[in-house]
Amino acid sequence: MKITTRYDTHPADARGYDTETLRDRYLIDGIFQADDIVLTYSHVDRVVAGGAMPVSAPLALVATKEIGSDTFLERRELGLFNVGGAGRVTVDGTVYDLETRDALYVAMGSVDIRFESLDSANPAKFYLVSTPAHARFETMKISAAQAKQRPLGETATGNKRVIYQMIHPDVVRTAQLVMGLTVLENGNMWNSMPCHTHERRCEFYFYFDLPDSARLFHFMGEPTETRHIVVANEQAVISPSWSIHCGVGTHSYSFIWAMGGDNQTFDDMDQVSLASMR
Ligand SMILES: O=C(O)C(=O)C[C@H](O)C(=O)CO
Ligand SMILES: [Zn+2]
Repeated sequence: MKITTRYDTHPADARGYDTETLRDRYLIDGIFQADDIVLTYSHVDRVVAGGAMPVSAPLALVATKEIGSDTFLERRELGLFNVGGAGRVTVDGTVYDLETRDALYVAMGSVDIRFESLDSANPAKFYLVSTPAHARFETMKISAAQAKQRPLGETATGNKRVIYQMIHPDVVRTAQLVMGLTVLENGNMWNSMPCHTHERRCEFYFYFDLPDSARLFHFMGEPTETRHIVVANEQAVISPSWSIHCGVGTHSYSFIWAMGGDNQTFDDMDQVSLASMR
């Protein structure tokens, strides 16, 4: 298991970052590495994000010095989505089989967490996000069919998409973690536009279903100081609470969003008018 640390930034400092510094601070690459768990420990709301890709043998989630407790979920909760082939997650002996796009919420206090693929020729890829927790809720598997669905946008503005709220207060109780999947309709390229910030919560965007030859331009920064990061398939972007987060692809794509912070109120967004953006 590998874990690297990222620190938080002041918005005024981010204004001066060049391309490489922006990528170094906010882009998470190399999420899926065969037979390994690769994590980023971010000081943005202490979110840990990354991937587990078991191929030849099961992988166990273990605590590291960064986590600072005896087991990974002693004082944390975990949300995960399978974006690969059929997979299995075992939590303290209980088996959860996850098809692609199924999600699992794993409760604080769970000790023995193992990931495996059901077919090593088509391995599972588990995208993981963990936030601190101070109360234990129930571990639960959530399929896309169980999600609260929010169709949004229209083809004329290139942003027709469905938001699947999966780890969300209307579906499963959590201490702070909120996660879901947004799928763009074929031929639509814009996500989260018109855009917003939410000072009460950070957000992490993980982009997938993008062909290798395609790229996505993820916009970030203060609304009047926008910057962009060019993103490839299966990369993620850290969005601090002060930053907008939206993007446009050269091909349609899907993404998993995850939020941690002061509230779980999905619609508590500070909408940004296009006319005010710079
Ligand atoms: O397509 C969208 O719009 C989103 O998925 C928006 C995210 O869910 C979000 O930013 C929630 O705050
Ligand atoms: Zn948001």
